[in-house]
Amino acid sequence: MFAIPHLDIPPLASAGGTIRLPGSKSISNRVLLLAALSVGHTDITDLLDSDDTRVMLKALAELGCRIEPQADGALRIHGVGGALPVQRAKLFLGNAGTAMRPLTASLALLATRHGGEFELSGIPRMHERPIGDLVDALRQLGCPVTCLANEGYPPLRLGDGQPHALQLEQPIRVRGDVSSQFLTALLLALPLVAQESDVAIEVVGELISRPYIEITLNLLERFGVNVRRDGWERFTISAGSRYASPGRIAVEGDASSASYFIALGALAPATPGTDGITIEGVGLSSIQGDIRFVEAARLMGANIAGEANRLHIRRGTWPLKAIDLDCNHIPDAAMTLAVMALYADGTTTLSNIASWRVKETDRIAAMATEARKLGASVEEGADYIRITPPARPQDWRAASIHTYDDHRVAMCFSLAAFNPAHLPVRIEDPKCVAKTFPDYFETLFQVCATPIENIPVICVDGPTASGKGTLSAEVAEQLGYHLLDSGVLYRLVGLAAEQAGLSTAEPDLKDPAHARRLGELAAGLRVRFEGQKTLFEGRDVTDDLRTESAGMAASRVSSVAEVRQALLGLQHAFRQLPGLVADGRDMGTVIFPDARMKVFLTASAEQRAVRRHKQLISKGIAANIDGLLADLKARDLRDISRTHAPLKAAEDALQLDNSGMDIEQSVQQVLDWWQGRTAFSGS
Ligand SMILES: Nc1ncnc2c1ncn2[C@@H]1O[C@H](COP(=O)(O)OP(=O)(O)OP(=O)(O)O)[C@@H](O)[C@H]1O
Ligand SMILES: Nc1ccn([C@@H]2O[C@H](COP(=O)(O)O)[C@@H](O)[C@H]2O)c(=O)n1
Repeated sequence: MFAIPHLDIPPLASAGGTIRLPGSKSISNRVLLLAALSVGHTDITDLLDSDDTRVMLKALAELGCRIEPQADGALRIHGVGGALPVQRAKLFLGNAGTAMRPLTASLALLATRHGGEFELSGIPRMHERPIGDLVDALRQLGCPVTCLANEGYPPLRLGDGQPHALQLEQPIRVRGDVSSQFLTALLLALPLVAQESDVAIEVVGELISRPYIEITLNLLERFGVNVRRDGWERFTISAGSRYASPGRIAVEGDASSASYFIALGALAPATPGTDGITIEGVGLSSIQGDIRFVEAARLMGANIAGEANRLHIRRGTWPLKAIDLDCNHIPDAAMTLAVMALYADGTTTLSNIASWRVKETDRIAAMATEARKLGASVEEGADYIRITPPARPQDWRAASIHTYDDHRVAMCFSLAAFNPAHLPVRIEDPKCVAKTFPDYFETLFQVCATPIENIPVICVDGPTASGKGTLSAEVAEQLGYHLLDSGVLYRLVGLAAEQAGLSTAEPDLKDPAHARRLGELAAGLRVRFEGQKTLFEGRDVTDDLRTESAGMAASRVSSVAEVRQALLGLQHAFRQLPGLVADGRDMGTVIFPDARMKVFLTASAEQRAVRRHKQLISKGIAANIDGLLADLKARDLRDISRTHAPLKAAEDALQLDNSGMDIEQSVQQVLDWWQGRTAFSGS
């Protein structure tokens, strides 16, 4: 996940490949609650691991439900069978509507029947999301429900610690025209108390987002509860209902998350050698309403083939066709249509989307504001949005997209990186995608391609112990870029030579046959990088490589042209989306001469010796400053004076002498320089 202030997505050109989606949020949180309320245990597979499911899991654990990860990856939920092991709790539910609403209903009923008391709260935005219609319905049932701040909004207190009789004889009336989640919450909760007689729910107003109710009904059935449905106005839960675990249940991939990749396949040319985008884990037999996004995407021109559990998407009509669509049936996925509209041949109108205004943010306002930043003309109304794309490529703007702590805004606007002006897009607070799709951007980058020159590289070259590695790692971390520590590759060649019994003594390196053998050794290095670790032939050699003798051996083998040539491809392969920070001696001069920014980092030899001394001592390695100073001067001299790719500043490098700076200041200087070179320097 990109837990950084902003992520700059370079202009993207094509897409292709297969992705497997994370589990559906709607199904995951419903299944978790149903499993917790059932008799027996349930093993759940393919559960979404995200902020919202973590919130639900934490709440269930605090309510006394036992949760055990299984060896096969399933999560075992031991159901409490409608009992109340914990009578009082304060639950924090973040911004997870799929936890807040169903838990409100279930806990209100259980607290009323058994004499419990619960407080449910969330982040400030959750306290602005209306829940009054559900509160009204629960009060009709005789549940003591108190809104602790503003009437009709969380935080809530459920129950008053005393048991009360529930009034189940009359149909419970609930509004269906603001959010279908209130009805879902009641449908999930009422089987807990429908023992003696049937319990009916009557929907007031036109029920919106019906497909979400279908998911609820489908899952209730899987957990042994049948609900009679009369149209979309009346639902009856039979007397004697009781949740029973299905034993094992798989969560299908999230259809709303699929929408970004369906749109991607529709608007991006297929990467040569691929056949467009294939999505696994969700398909045409999905029980999720957002699967109907497929129809909407087809209307806009997407070429989509589907199977039960898989979708295959290619660009069809281009530009996409503008549409005028009632999106009430796909409220979440419809946001993706708003971004597809930026690539359409006219004005697209998405209507009947009033519910967007009470989601994670006011989504109509958010989509309009951010689309305008890109150069689109947007009209918004109480329940619609109308988008006209920028008229010409030159009318597009490089925009820094504000994401309003809304995962869908972030994911939608990433697709603006396919703009015809080839401008990058900045996504602010990219970690907000953790709500439903923590690895969204990683997945996107896996299947997207762009000409190599579009992938930015920052080179950091300089003498040993100047702080290149430290600085590069921090800059890469803050930008979400990949990191190439090229010195490690030369250190590995030194180590591999030692293991193979090949001399790295300077006189031997002059022998052409010996040099060739070292080159072959370098070409066949079996190395893997796992986070901070370097694995050589399966063995963790991270610490072995950091010794001074490994550095000296590296310095010697690095003067061999065959070795340098052999490591070329490996280094180039690090240039991947969204960008690279490369640290070494010849990054800016030889390996990435087209790098967007080059820094030549220096510090006085004495300073560097002191730093290296501290570094070694802190790792428990004995060292002496005079010896280190002599070694680093010898290493620098060899690196500077060798024939092949000597250490020197590239002509266009920015010089940074950090002798008088601490690490933070050096990093900030480089980040400031970088910001000045991005398309967002005014942001
Ligand atoms: N600006 C700085 N101020 C003080 N100490 C620093 C600074 N930058 C780096 N250091 C410290 O100096 C030591 C050497 O830094 P680092 O290993 O990053 O250097 P390097 O240039 O990558 O060395 P090499 O080329 O040998 O790999 C580290 O302990 C690091 O914490
Ligand atoms: N691009 C590079 C990087 C390193 N070297 C040589 O490897 C030695 C070890 O590098 P460290 O950065 O890990 O200290 C270094 O002294 C260089 O001789 C290189 O040639 N080119």
